[in-house]
Amino acid sequence: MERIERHACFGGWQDVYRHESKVLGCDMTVGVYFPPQAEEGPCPVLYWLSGLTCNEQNFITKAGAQRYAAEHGLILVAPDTSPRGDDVADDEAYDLGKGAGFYVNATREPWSRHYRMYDYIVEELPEWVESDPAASDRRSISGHSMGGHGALAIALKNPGRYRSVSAFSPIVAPTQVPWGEKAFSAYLGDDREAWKQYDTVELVKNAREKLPLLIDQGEDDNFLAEQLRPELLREACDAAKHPIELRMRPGYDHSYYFIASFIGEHIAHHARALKG
Ligand SMILES: N[C@@H](CCC(=O)N[C@@H](CSC=O)C(=O)NCC(=O)O)C(=O)O
Repeated sequence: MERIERHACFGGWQDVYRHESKVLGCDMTVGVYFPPQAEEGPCPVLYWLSGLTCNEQNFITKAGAQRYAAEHGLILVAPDTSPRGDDVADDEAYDLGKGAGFYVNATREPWSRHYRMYDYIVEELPEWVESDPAASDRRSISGHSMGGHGALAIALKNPGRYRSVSAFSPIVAPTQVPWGEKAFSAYLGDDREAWKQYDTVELVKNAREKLPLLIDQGEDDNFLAEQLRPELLREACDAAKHPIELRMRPGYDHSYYFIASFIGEHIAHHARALKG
């Protein structure tokens, strides 16, 4: 493990680390924000999953989350979105391969060798983070777009593991929209039944734990009608009596300007769950 960046930030530290991932078979970069409270004892952790084309830098440089993490005493962990390296399979398109891991365990060649982002996020990354005495094992998870899909699906698939979950502009039904259909065909093959294990709308139907879903969605988001389709999740939650707060935000698009506008509310939501 190597620290490759350190910046003083709101009384704490914004670091970037490179660590070896055995699950992914490559080195991974991860942004970790330590609030000032981490000097005094273990702090709870909010995991952030970014979207297509992102690495660990997008969230730490654009969301402005550190101010709120410092206020509430939360560690923020923002990993890269896919395995990386010269021997890692890729595609020319922005929505497949590097930068587009979709938080699943791929089962098809050439992807299955490295693309195991589900296991990395659920198991290996927290194990690595929690080996630091500054971090406690109280966890929450959030994300944006592809990362919003990852956060919601991972929380629903792992009852008891996360104290809270939220998302910005998530892909709620990857089995029904072009981004998800393309990625899941490549990573998981043609059996659509196998795709459902990673689809939030499907998972909510039989969720054992009714962890409330907090979602913000911009109404002027170019991807809203074709790729995101939050109405499908609202309908599924209503049918399953699963608690959801879906806040449609007039005028906001898909960008980090939107995330920066409401990240403080999400961090306050997670802080309540993590400290309660
Ligand atoms: N065609 C676009 C798509 C890339 C894009 O909008 N990426 C979003 C996430 S989309 C869903 O996962 C993003 O977060 N981009 C990074 C950023 O810093 O804004 C393109 O290639 O530009």
